[in-house]
Amino acid sequence: MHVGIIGYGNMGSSFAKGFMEKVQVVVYDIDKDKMQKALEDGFGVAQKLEFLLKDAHLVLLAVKPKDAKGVLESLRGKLKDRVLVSIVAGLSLKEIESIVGEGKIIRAMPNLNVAVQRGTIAYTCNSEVSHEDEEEFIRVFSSCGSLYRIGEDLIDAFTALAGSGPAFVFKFLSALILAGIREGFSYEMSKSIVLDTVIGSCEVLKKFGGHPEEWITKVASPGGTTIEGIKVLEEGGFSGILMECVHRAWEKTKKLQ
Ligand SMILES: NC(=O)C1=CN([C@@H]2O[C@H](COP(=O)(O)OP(=O)(O)OC[C@H]3O[C@@H](n4cnc5c(N)ncnc54)[C@H](O)[C@@H]3O)[C@@H](O)[C@H]2O)C=CC1
Ligand SMILES: O=C(O)[C@@H]1CCC=N1
Repeated sequence: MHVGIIGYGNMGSSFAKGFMEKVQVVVYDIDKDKMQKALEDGFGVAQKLEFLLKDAHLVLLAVKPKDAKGVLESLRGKLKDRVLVSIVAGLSLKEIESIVGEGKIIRAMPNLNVAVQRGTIAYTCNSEVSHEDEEEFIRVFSSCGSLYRIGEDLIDAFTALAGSGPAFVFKFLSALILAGIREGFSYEMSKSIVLDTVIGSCEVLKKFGGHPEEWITKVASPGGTTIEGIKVLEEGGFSGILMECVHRAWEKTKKLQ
């Protein structure tokens, strides 16, 4: 029994590497270079989609939204007892069912951090997915990060917040690194300082709990340096900009194709 992965791009290849400790992985991609890469990375490859289905109980669909419908049409009537896990942004369970027909389908939304087995992965199941199927999904996918079972009504919001989230975080990191350069550090040194500061701050919040605003009061001394910087963020509408950023990403999930 193995996990089949359709699409060996950013996400498919990251999941494959996380899964390999737990299950055998077989990959299918229409791009021959990607298939070669999968072989070099130590995975089995299927020359045809049909071959990938053989012996696979979990099948991960990791192609771009524009390619997903074509793949789903090829899977029509062929899923049988297999569980299809789609990570395609904006593609609902109903839309998937309407193309593949009857079948066990899990709609999941991960993020790039599955590349280091620290992904944030939400999922929702259709009514065909049994308790045992879900247990197997959890066993395999938890090797790539933390899992959140949520209602499908929140999947698009999760896509905007956590799916796109790493890019927003990278943007924040990039800006902070530039700020360090402005104050006289080299790029590499500023990057190292910023990463240590951000990772440490996340660990404080995870270890001790509480809310970020409470921790801000522990950093910002009365009449000190930090509050001067916070005032600039407030004047620039930092929180509002981030809220609008996530909201626009959410709106776009409705228009993907
Ligand atoms: N990149 C990200 O951070 C995230 C992406 N997603 C979703 O994951 C999916 C994949 O995204 P990426 O990995 O970034 O895309 P990608 O472009 O890196 O990889 C997609 C792969 O699918 C292959 N492909 C295209 N048509 C195919 C077909 N008919 N049969 C087999 N393989 C085919 C391509 O050759 C490519 O290797 C998308 O639907 C996206 O919405 C979800 C969460 C995060
Ligand atoms: O940008 C996108 O459409 C995908 C979905 C979440 C992350 N990447």
